[in-house]
Amino acid sequence: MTTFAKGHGTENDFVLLDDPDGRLDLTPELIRHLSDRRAGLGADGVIRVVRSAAAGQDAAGEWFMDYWNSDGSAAEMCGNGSRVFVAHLLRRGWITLDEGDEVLITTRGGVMPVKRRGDLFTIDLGAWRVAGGPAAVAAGSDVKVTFPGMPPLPGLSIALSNPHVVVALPDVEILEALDLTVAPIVEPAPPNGTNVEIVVPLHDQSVRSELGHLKMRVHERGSGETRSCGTGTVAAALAARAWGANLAPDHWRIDVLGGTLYVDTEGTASEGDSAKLSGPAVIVAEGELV
Ligand SMILES: N[C@@H](CCC[C@H](N)C(=O)O)C(=O)O
Repeated sequence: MTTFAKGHGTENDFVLLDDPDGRLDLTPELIRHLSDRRAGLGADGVIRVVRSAAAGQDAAGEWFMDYWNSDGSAAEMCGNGSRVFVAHLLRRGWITLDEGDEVLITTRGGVMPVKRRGDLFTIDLGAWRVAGGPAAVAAGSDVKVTFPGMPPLPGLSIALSNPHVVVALPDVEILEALDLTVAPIVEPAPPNGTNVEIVVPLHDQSVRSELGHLKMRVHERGSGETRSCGTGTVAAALAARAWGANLAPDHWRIDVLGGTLYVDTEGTASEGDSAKLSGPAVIVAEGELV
């Protein structure tokens, strides 16, 4: 019998499958079936909850977040999923986490620390870089992104543990009208595909503010448009920080369709060793697969 929980982080939703000892045969077919919003449980992704040692993973983090997109493809990392993963481990009693303490979790993108303060979880995603380096920061872009019915727009590629391309739009009306029912075309095509974030700055960019503010939509690799993408909000903040040069803040509020996330950055305009994502995690149901 496999038990599961259903949870979400700013409405980016997941099925969490309990598999502490690594016995589950998790196939792409099962992932697609569970993610199906009519024939299955419905989710943007599936997370197998397994001890790192049982999954043959780096044991520095006791638990491995085995993340899969709804189309059955594996991903290196999921920012929203990491908070829901830790909330689930706490609920199961598989870890304890005092206020302000951190737990290390293993992901395909590396071992990362997660802290909890009340209902808010913070993960440090670690090293990041503007994929095209200082030259891309200077140019403001390194790829072209085409949405249905629109001319190509400049995009900036951000390498976190997973790949992202960020596009800026001038106003919220254009953002809301954007057709994300099909994947945007990115040229040159990233070798492993990419998540695409589209942002509109909402803060005054003509002065240095303490807190940057973006509105964002996202088309996720392997899942289509979702109501939030945690790593995507971090990529969006890093791109906006690169575009804003010395007027850009290190701290960001990002409004997504499913709520609000916060990002704390550090480093140069093109690379750094830390990028922190903070937001809520909600477990809504538990059950067992039949
Ligand atoms: N929604 C996630 C990202 C999930 C993985 C992504 N679709 C990929 O393939 O890289 C998040 O909150 O970061």
